[in-house]
Amino acid sequence: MIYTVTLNPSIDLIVEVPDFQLNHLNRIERESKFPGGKGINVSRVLNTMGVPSVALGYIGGFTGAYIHKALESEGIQTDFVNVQEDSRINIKLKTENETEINGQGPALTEQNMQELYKKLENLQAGDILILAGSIPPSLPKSFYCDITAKYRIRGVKVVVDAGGKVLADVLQQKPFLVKPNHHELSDLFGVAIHTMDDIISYGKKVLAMGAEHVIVSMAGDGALLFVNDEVYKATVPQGDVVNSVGAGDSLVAGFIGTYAQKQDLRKALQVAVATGSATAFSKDLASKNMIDFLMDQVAIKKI
Ligand SMILES: Nc1ncnc2c1ncn2[C@@H]1O[C@H](COP(=O)(O)OP(=O)(O)O)[C@@H](O)[C@H]1O
Ligand SMILES: O=P(O)(O)OC[C@H]1O[C@](O)(COP(=O)(O)O)[C@@H](O)[C@@H]1O
Repeated sequence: MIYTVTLNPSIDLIVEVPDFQLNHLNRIERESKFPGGKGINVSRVLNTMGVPSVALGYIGGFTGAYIHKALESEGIQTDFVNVQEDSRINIKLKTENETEINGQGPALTEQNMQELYKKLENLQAGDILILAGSIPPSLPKSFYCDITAKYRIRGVKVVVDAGGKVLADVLQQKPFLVKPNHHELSDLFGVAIHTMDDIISYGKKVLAMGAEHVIVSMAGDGALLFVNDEVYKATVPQGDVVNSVGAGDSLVAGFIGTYAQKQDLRKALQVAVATGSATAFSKDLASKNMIDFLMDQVAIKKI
């Protein structure tokens, strides 16, 4: 089974204000809301692909109830820990650019932490565990590291999608996959990365630091997969970007959903990029039709 963990779920409120003016009254032209948070997005896209998963994490209050109901109505299995405070609302402001304002989320207690640990005890060898998104300030920064260390030795494949120090630390615990985007790759090494050669050389370093597989996603420039001594490059489909929120999560879902079914890394990378782009070209996350339509536009080359 695939399990996703979202420590800090959200309602993603997407507001379109084409002529946004700071320090003025602005009125929204169009708005939409979706259940969000990285692990939840992965579970939603897996579900679209017909791959079952269980969504774990913390939800609370009226916002948490919305998230829960939305997932259940899509037929996604959930096993959340309920907390006192409301789950956060993350604002995605669309002007001519995209600006994101993500909330802090509810404060979590030691007891909440133990409750999630207890649910994770259900995992068995052969399962895949996806830890995705930021760690709330009330939890220890070592949360992903601790869980990765514990479950990897139990034969669980652990995927970590996080940036900064969390990513740097977790690599020592040999996760199955990490997926920094090119900005997170720059942050990890504290350098400005400009060229494809730079990305390849720093991607290889991430692999050498402990990850079994590394995907560096590069938005409109596609993605690179690093495994053993091999590097694969995926081209990206052309299209109009409608809403890139969740594109990275969709890429992770496309990769893991395909890998779990076929154990074919090239195919998994091809589906991953088609799925990321299908989300970027859609209002909500990727649909099955859009993924299938874009597949032929993604070519995989060993470099
Ligand atoms: N402008 C774009 N055009 C086409 N595909 C895109 C675009 N932006 C994102 N994608 C797709 O989504 C994937 C992940 O995007 P990226 O922005 O790198 O991730 P993240 O959301 O984690 O920052 C890309 O590899 C690509 O497949
Ligand atoms: O946990 P974080 O880092 O605050 O991120 C949460 C946000 O990330 C998202 O999962 C989108 O992530 P990506 O665009 O990187 O795929 C949103 O749904 C959510 O609002």
